[in-house]
Amino acid sequence: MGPLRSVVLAGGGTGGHIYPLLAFADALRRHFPQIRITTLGSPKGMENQLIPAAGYDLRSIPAFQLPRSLNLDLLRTPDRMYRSAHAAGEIIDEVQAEVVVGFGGYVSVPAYLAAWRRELPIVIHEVNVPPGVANRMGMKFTKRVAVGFPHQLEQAEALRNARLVGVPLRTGITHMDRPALRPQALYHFGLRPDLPVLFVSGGSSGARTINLAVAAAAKRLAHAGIQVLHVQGGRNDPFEVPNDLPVPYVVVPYLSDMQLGYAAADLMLCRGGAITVAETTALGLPAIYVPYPFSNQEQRRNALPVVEAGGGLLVDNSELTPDWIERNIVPLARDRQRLAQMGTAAAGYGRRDGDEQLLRFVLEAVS
Ligand SMILES: CC(=O)N[C@H]1[C@@H](OP(=O)(O)OP(=O)(O)OC[C@H]2O[C@@H](n3ccc(=O)[nH]c3=O)[C@H](O)[C@@H]2O)O[C@H](CO)[C@@H](O)[C@@H]1O
Repeated sequence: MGPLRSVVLAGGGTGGHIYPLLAFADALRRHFPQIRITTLGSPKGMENQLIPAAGYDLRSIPAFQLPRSLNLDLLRTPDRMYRSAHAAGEIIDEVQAEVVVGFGGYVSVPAYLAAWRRELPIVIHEVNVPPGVANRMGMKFTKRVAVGFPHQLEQAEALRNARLVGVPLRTGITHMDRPALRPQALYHFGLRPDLPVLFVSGGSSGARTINLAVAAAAKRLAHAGIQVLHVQGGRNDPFEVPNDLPVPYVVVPYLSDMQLGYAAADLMLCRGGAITVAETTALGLPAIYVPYPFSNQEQRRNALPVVEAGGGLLVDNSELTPDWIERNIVPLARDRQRLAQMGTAAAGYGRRDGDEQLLRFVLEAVS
C-alpha cells in the first residue's frame, strides 16, 4: 500500500475526545509527512481552542444534540442531522479522504454517516464502558472498532470483538523523562524541590467537588509540608485558597503543557476520565481517583483495574472531604517508598504505544 494521502478525523466536546485525536494526528504526520489531515468539530466544543492551537485544520459542521440513550430513528429523520451529515460529506469529498477515524462526541455521527454513504472505511476509537452514544451509532456502520483498555472488551457486549490498541497519547507525555524534567517543572510553577507535590486535576472541564475539597484542606496540607499544584479546569468557578500558607499552593486555570504538571507531581488527585487514567499509568504516576458519579460508572470502571493492580486509590465523590484528605493523602504523599511502589504498579498497567497501534489498525482498514 502507498502512503496515506488524506484522512478525516472526527471528535469533539471535551478533552477526552480531542487529545487522542490530536495524538493520532501527530502519529499520522510522523509516518506520512505529506498527509492532509482534516478534523471535524462542532462550533462550541473545546476542539475550537485545542485543535487550531495544535496546528491542525479544523472544520466546523452544524451542531445537533443526541439524546444520552441510543435512538436510531434519529438517523432517518431530522433535518439537522441531515444538514450535519451533508456538511461532513462535502468536506470528505473536498479533501478526498481515504478513511474517517472517529473518536466520539456528537460531531462524529454525521462523519460516520457521510463516510458510510460513500462506502469509505470507518474506524472508531472508543475509551469508555459503556461506549459513548455517538460511537454506538457509528458501530452500526463499521465493525472496525478500537478500544483503549482491556476491561472494555470484557465489560461491554458491543466492544467484545474490538481491537485493543490503547489510547493515543501526546508524545510530550509518553516520551517524557519525568525525573529529568522535574527541576524545570518545579521552577516553572514556583514549587520547592524538597517537599512532595500533590497534583490536582478534575479532567479537561475541572471538577467542582475536587476543587472545593482540596482548597478547604489547603491549610492542613500545607502544615504537613505538602505542596499543591491545582488545575482549576476549563469550565469551573474560581475557589479561594488562603494566601498565608507556609508552603506553595499554586492554582492554574488550565494547563496546555500538561506534561509539566505531571513532571512536577509526586502524587495525583484526579477524576477517572479515560485519557487521564491512560496518562497517569503511562507515566507510572500514583493517583487517587475520584470518579465522576453521574456518568454510568464509566470513570469507576476506568480507574478500578489500576487500583486493583496497586497503582492508585479510589474514593467516592461524596467521601472526598478535607478530613479524608488529611487522613489519607497526607501520610501517602510523605511516604516515598509507598509512592514508588504504587508508581511501579501503575506503570505495569500503562501503555505508551496507542498512537502507533491505532495507526496500524487504520492502515489495515484502508488496504
Ligand atoms: C464528566 C465526563 O463525562 N468526563 C468524560 C470525559 O472526561 P475529560 O474530557 O475530562 O477527559 P479525560 O479525563 O479522559 O482527559 C482529560 C485530558 O485533558 C488533558 N488536560 C486536562 C486538564 C488540563 O489543564 N490540561 C490538559 O491537557 C489531560 O491531560 C487529558 O489528556 O471524557 C473521557 C474520555 O471519553 C471520559 O472517560 C470521561 O468520563
